[in-house]
Amino acid sequence: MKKDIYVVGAVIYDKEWILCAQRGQTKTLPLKWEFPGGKIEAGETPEDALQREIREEMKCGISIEDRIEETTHEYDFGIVHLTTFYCRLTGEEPRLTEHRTIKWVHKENLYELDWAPADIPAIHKITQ
Ligand SMILES: Nc1nc2c([nH]c(=O)n2[C@H]2C[C@H](O)[C@@H](COP(=O)(O)OP(=O)(O)OP(=O)(O)O)O2)c(=O)[nH]1
Repeated sequence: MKKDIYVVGAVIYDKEWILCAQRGQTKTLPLKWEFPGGKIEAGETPEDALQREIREEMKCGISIEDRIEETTHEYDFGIVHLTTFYCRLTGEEPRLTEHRTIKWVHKENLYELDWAPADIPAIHKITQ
């Protein structure tokens, strides 16, 4: 049986712009675009996990707003349950550490990126 992987993603926005992150070449889902975030650890709420992951990955703080979407996507390596939240930066500039690239993309142009498949329902919601 495939393992269930519980993941949170931060849709960090500033007006009409969304902060998008590209996975590294050597990771699972190489070079796919995703929302910064990661796996929820034992005992964490989704919000705790999101704050921790963003601090670890981009060295900045976020405030978490509404939940956008919860999706389940079956990959060859497991079943990802992805929950996304609208978030805002609290002041510090995001820094590039784990990702290949991070960039601000206008809402209207989100479909131009090659997203991790689990993210597509959230992209629909954000752009609708
Ligand atoms: N952070 C994040 N992960 C996503 C998204 N969409 C999606 O399918 N994923 C997948 C990729 C990973 O398999 C998993 C998140 O794991 P992670 O971010 O903690 O770990 P990782 O890159 O080190 O992953 P891995 O190499 O251990 O698989 O969820 C998304 O929008 N954001």
